[in-house]
Amino acid sequence: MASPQGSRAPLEFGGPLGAAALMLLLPATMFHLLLVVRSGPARLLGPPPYLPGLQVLWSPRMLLLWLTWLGLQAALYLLPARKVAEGQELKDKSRLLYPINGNPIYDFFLGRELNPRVWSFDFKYFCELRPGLIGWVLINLAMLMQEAELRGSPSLAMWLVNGFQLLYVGDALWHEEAVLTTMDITHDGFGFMLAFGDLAWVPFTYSLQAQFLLHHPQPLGLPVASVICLINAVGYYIFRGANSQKNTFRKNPSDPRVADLETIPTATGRQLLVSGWWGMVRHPNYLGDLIMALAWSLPCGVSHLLPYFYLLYFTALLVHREARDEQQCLQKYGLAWHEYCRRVPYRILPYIY
Ligand SMILES: NC(=O)C1=CN([C@@H]2O[C@H](COP(=O)(O)OP(=O)(O)OC[C@H]3O[C@@H](n4cnc5c(N)ncnc54)[C@H](OP(=O)(O)O)[C@@H]3O)[C@@H](O)[C@H]2O)C=CC1
Ligand SMILES: CC(C)=CCC[C@@H](C)[C@H]1CC=C2C3=C(CC[C@@]21C)[C@@]1(C)CC[C@H](O)C(C)(C)[C@@H]1CC3
Repeated sequence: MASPQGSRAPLEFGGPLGAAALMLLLPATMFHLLLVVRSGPARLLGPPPYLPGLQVLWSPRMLLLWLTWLGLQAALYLLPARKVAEGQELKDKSRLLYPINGNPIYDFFLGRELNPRVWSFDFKYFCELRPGLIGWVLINLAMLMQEAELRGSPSLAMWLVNGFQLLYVGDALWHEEAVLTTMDITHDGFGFMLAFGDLAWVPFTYSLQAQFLLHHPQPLGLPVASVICLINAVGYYIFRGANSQKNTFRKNPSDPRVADLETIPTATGRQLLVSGWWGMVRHPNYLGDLIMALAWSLPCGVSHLLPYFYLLYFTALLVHREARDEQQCLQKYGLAWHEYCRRVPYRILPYIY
């Protein structure tokens, strides 16, 4: 967003250099992970065990399968029988125009079109949930079925990982409307980051634990499994509770479920919650999400670092995302946000960060 003096807003992700580096690093990282997870040593920090030839990597049949999957999801997305929810309005009812800063690499990475649509087909909204997230649980299911074929039945660890991540995706689809209040929909353009993130990064790296368990079976006793289920339940409780509380408040501050919460008025007319989940830390939903990320890795044991890649990546993503959101909220709310930070000093982890 341009500042009042008209000067260009500071570039995120390290500007063009950071964007270019990420566009090389992310596909390479995903490729490395998919090679290493199939190898015996499964060493996250080691070199990939081998580099497959082009004849292995290029498969017209797989391309056709992927395009068919995308087409199926697009057809289901266009089904007439669906609820239409309004997106977030901007403060003065209009839509800000982002200055095209004449920087192709950065624009290509972050995207400049906030709502890329062809007729009613919203590419960003479609990609955010459907092909990637549903693809993720389908890959998990394929791993579970392949383990059953290989070993007679799926391991308890594979059941846990499948169950936890099915809950997460099912929750996202059940609360589909809540996506409209996420940063991706309200602030980020649809560029390489979200297109690659939604369509490749989510299905193929988020299913890493299930892929790891297929190639590296892990023993898991019931007592430990019960503790891991409890950890995931706590994470989900915080994640869902915080997101629902904020979304309910944003939709209707007078809703009985949130009406008695303490708030801070802002110059925009919107209020900030300062009690309940959002009085504990400034991003309680991230805390719940990170606790679940830990629960997804634990069934893979502690013999390898690879299954914890998601937790490490996700921590970095949410810490960076939280910093971006802070900047946006500071611009939106000014002194009210300073007051919120004074009263709720921790960002994600109570008394730590
Ligand atoms: N699995 C994954 O890969 C990822 C998952 N996520 C998850 O997505 C969910 C959404 O996260 P994200 O999109 O980052 O945005 P959030 O849901 O955290 O929303 C941030 C916005 O909420 C509003 N807000 C912040 N504090 C308050 C407050 N005290 N009172 C009222 N409103 C407030 C502000 O917007 P405004 O005031 O304008 O309404 C702010 O910009 C999270 O649960 C996160 O864990 C996110 C990224 C990746
Ligand atoms: C490093 C890299 C490729 C970055 C791209 C990040 C994206 C993978 C994520 C950015 C925000 C996301 C959200 C979800 C999935 C991952 C991406 C796209 C999300 C749809 C997962 C399910 C949740 O319930 C959610 C709907 C809250 C969430 C929204 C943000």
